[in-house]
Amino acid sequence: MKVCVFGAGNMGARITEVFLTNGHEVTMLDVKQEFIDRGVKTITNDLSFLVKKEKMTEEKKNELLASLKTSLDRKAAADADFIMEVILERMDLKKELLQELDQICPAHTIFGSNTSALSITEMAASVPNRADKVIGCHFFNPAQIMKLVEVTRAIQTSDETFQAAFDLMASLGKTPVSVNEGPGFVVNRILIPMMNEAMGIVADGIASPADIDVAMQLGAGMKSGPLHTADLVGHDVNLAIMETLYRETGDPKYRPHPLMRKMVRAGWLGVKTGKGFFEYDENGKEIVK
Ligand SMILES: NC(=O)c1ccc[n+]([C@@H]2O[C@H](COP(=O)([O-])OP(=O)(O)OC[C@H]3O[C@@H](n4cnc5c(N)ncnc54)[C@H](O)[C@@H]3O)[C@@H](O)[C@H]2O)c1
Repeated sequence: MKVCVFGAGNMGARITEVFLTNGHEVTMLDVKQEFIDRGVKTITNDLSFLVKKEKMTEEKKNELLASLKTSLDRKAAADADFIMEVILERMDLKKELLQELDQICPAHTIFGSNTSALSITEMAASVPNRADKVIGCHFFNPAQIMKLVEVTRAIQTSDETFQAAFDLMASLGKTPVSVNEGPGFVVNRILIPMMNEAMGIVADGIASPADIDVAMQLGAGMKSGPLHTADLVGHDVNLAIMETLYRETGDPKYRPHPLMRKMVRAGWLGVKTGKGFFEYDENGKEIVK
């Protein structure tokens, strides 16, 4: 299948990698060459790691990397069967991209969005001629490892589109779950407010970030503590999700904690900027002090 992934960031590079390693013809696009180069570097590092662990041969790695196409030109999607939209968590940018792709792509192309919390129905309504072919395919971070994909229907999504997307996600070795649209879908409606609460506990001086994470790992059986996970996701993304939950429901329980907003303003976004609740080196490894 010909797949175009828009966005070579934190998620887009890894989603590209998932399609690539499962035999699809993939083009990864972004708005600047430096962002594409960073995405290719991420994929190269991941595949090199698999070679080191003897889970992939050097030849296979080189073959996959040679077959990966990249582009800055949206017209590269002119023969795509499946689009994955993995750009910034902003409805205006997502709609603008989908509307232009609607003019470029063939009639059969399905538009999948990796949005964390935004309305798939609103995105579908922005491309009225293919509203039935718009669907949420919400991968989790890191996408090459995490098994879950929330396959989320807009109100306009056809059964054919849903089934095609669901089967495609399963063919990638993922475990898709069927979700009807609602702000934050399933996981983020539970997970992100929990991270928000953890930030409130830091701000109230009740426990340190490290102790909160240990407490939730050992006390609530979590694999990764809420603040390490929040650093991994990125606080700009966390804030965008909390704002969507708050705006869509009007429920004060979803109010973003002021500490989250302050950290975003400081550029302390987590792993991707080297500093969040914890500190990280340029390879994203935590610097333990
Ligand atoms: N970070 C996470 O853990 C996570 C998990 C699941 C879903 N998501 C969602 O995935 C999407 C991307 O998040 P991310 O964390 O990868 O963000 P990111 O900031 O790491 O990457 C976004 C990329 O999109 C590019 N971009 C912006 N506008 C573009 C356009 N018009 N065309 C092509 N590329 C464009 C940016 O240059 C950037 O490289 C968001 O919708 C986010 O909510 C994020």
